[in-house]
Amino acid sequence: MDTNRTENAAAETWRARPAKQQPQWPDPAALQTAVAELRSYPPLVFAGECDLLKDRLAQVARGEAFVLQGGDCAETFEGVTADAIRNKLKTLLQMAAVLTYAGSVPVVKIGRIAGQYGKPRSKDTETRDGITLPAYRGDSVNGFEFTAESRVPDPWRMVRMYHSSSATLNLVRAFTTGGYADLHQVHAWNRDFVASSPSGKRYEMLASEIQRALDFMRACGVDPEETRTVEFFSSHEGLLLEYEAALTRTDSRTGSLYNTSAHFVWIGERTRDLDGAHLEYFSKISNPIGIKLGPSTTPDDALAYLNRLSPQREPGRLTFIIRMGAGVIRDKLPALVEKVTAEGHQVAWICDPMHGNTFEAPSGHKTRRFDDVLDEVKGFFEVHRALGTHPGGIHMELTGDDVTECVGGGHEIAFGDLATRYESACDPRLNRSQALDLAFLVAEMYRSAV
Ligand SMILES: O=C[C@H](O)[C@H](O)COP(=O)(O)O
Ligand SMILES: C=C(OP(=O)(O)O)C(=O)O
Ligand SMILES: [Mn+2]
Repeated sequence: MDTNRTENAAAETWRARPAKQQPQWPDPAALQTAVAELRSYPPLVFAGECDLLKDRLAQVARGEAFVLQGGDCAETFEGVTADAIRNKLKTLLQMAAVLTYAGSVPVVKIGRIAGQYGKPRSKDTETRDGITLPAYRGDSVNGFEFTAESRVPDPWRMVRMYHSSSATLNLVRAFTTGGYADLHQVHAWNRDFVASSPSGKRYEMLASEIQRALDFMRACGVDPEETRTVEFFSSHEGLLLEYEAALTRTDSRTGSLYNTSAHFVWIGERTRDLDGAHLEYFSKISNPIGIKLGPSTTPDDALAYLNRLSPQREPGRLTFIIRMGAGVIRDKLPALVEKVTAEGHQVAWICDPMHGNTFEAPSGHKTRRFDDVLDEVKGFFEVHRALGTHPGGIHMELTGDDVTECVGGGHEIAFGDLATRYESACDPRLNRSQALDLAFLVAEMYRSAV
C-alpha cells in the first residue's frame, strides 16, 4: 500500500464536484493537519480482503448466497467497549446461524461496524426549547450533547474515528478467527440471552440441531476447518469524503485504488446525485460498493448508477440496497429489477427495511414498527419471486443490547416502553430479540422463495 498523496490524485477528483452532507469545518488549517495525520496511518483492511468480499458478493449476484449486513445506525466512541462489540457480533452470528441453517444458504456476514461514525441529516439544525444548534452529524464530526460547544465540527474527531474503528476491528478479528465464532459455540452465544424469550427458546432448539449435525459430521470423520472461524467484513456509509480519501491507498499488487477504511462502503440515499462528489469518489475505488435506492429512484437512474460505478459489469462490484418503505416497495421495485435484468446486469439486490419506515412516536422518539420492517422484507421477496430474480440479502440497524427503540416484535415493545432504554444516537435499532425474530422469519421466506 502506498500512502503518497500525489500518486493518489484520482482519489481527489471528487473535490471538483458538489459534495452534499459535508460538515462545515470551522478551522481549515486544523482540517489539513488532521487529514495529514490520517494519511500517515496504516490501512485498516487489506485490498485482498476487499477482493474476497467482491467474490462473495458475486456469488450473491448469481443467486448462490445471501447477505446479512447489520449494526448500529451510528456507532459512538463511548460504544467502543468489549461488551458492546461482543454483543453486536454475537447477535449477527446468531442471525447468520439461523439464516444458514434454516434458510439453507451460505451467508455473507458484513457488519455496519468499525467505521459507521458519520451521519447525513434531514435538517442542518436541531431546535430544543427554542434553542437552535447545528445538528449532530455523528461522533466523527461533532458531539451528541446539545450545547453550542459540543456541536462545533472538530476534524480531530475523524482521527478518533480511525482509532475507534481500528480497536473495534481488532476485537472483531480476534473474535471471528480466535475461537469465539467457532460454530461449535452456537449454544454459548445464546447463554446470556433471556432464556424465556420466544426467540431465545426457538434459537436454542435450532442450536441443538446444528450441534447434532456437527457431532454427526465429526463421527463420520469430517471436521471442516470452515466451522472454526468466520469470514466477517466491515462496512460503513462512505459519507465524509475527507476521511475516506485520506484512507484511500494504491494497492501495490495491482496499482488500483482501494478505500482501506472498510471492506465495503456505500453511498447513502441523500448523496447519490449522479454528478455529485460521492459518485465521483466511489467510481475511483476498487472495493465492492453499495448504493442506497429510495422510492424516487427511476429505472434509468439505476442503469446510470451501474454504468457509472460498474462500467466493467463485474458481478459483486455494485450492490443495490433498496430502502423504499413497506407501503411502496411492491410498486416501485419491480421496474428497477426488470430494467437492470433486461440490460443484462448482474447485481446483488439487498433490502434495507429500516430507513423507509421511520416515524415519530407520540413520545417524540424516532421509531419503527417491527411489522413494517417485516412487511418490507416480504415485499422485497415477493417482487423477486415474481420476476425470477434473487432476493440477495438484508441490511439492518440492530444492536446486541436489550434496547427499546423499535415497537412490536415477539417480546412486544409498546410506545410507552420506548423511554425505558432508548440509547441510539440516531435511528432506532432492533434489539437482540427482535433481530433474532426477524432472522427466523426471513429464513422461512427464503426457503419458500427458492
Ligand atoms: O441514518 C440515517 C440518517 O442519518 C437518518 O435517518 C437521518 O435522520 P434525521 O431525519 O433525523 O436527520
Ligand atoms: C443514512 C442511512 O440510510 P439512508 O441513506 O438509506 O437514508 C443509514 O443507513 O443510516
Ligand atoms: Mn440510519
